[in-house]
Amino acid sequence: MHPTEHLKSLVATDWQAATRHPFTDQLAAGTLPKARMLAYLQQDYLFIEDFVRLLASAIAHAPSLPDAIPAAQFLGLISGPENTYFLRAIAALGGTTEPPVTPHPITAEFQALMRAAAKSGSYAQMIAVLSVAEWTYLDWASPHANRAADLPFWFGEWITLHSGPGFEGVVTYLRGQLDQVWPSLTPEDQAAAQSAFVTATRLERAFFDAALAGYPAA
Ligand SMILES: Cc1ncc(CN)c(N)n1
Repeated sequence: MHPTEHLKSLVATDWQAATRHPFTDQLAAGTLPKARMLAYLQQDYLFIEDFVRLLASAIAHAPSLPDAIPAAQFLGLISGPENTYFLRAIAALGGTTEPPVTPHPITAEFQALMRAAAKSGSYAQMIAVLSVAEWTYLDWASPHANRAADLPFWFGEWITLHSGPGFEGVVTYLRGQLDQVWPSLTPEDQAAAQSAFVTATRLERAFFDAALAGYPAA
């Protein structure tokens, strides 16, 4: 079994909950209230800022140029079409990105995880968090890909950005990077990367739970 398959098996319950979630079911059915989608995108735009920095850190720590190039190309996608999607969708749903919203506690926890991974100096920890973020999104979005064109763009493009051969290639690359470095890690490094993978999966589930509930005040 590949290390990434083993890691996924450790978090099976959270993985299933994060990738077959009522929030994304409603999104894909076009029934998610617009206010819920807007609040989610505004929180997710905070997530994306730290995600971009984490991805940049992984590029800086990649073992070789061929290992770094796919991540650099993906960074271009996030900074280009995905960033533009956020700005268009948030505006169309009646919101703004400036000033940024206050991070919900789950968003803040995710930001802290990404900042810790980016600063860790461990390529495996960085890739572990990035893998969970993209692999869970590929898993939830793929079954809905053929319905994306019929939805309002703020729903449909969010599915399209996270499905299809190009995005499958991103996930294959990220998993391949973690599988590749795993055998050379010390037991302590493996434990830290595993912990990052487990925490990231728990937070993906909690992020959708909070979005579905409309971010009620604690
Ligand atoms: C919380 C979260 N996780 C993952 C993704 C996929 N890029 C995202 N946009 N937001």
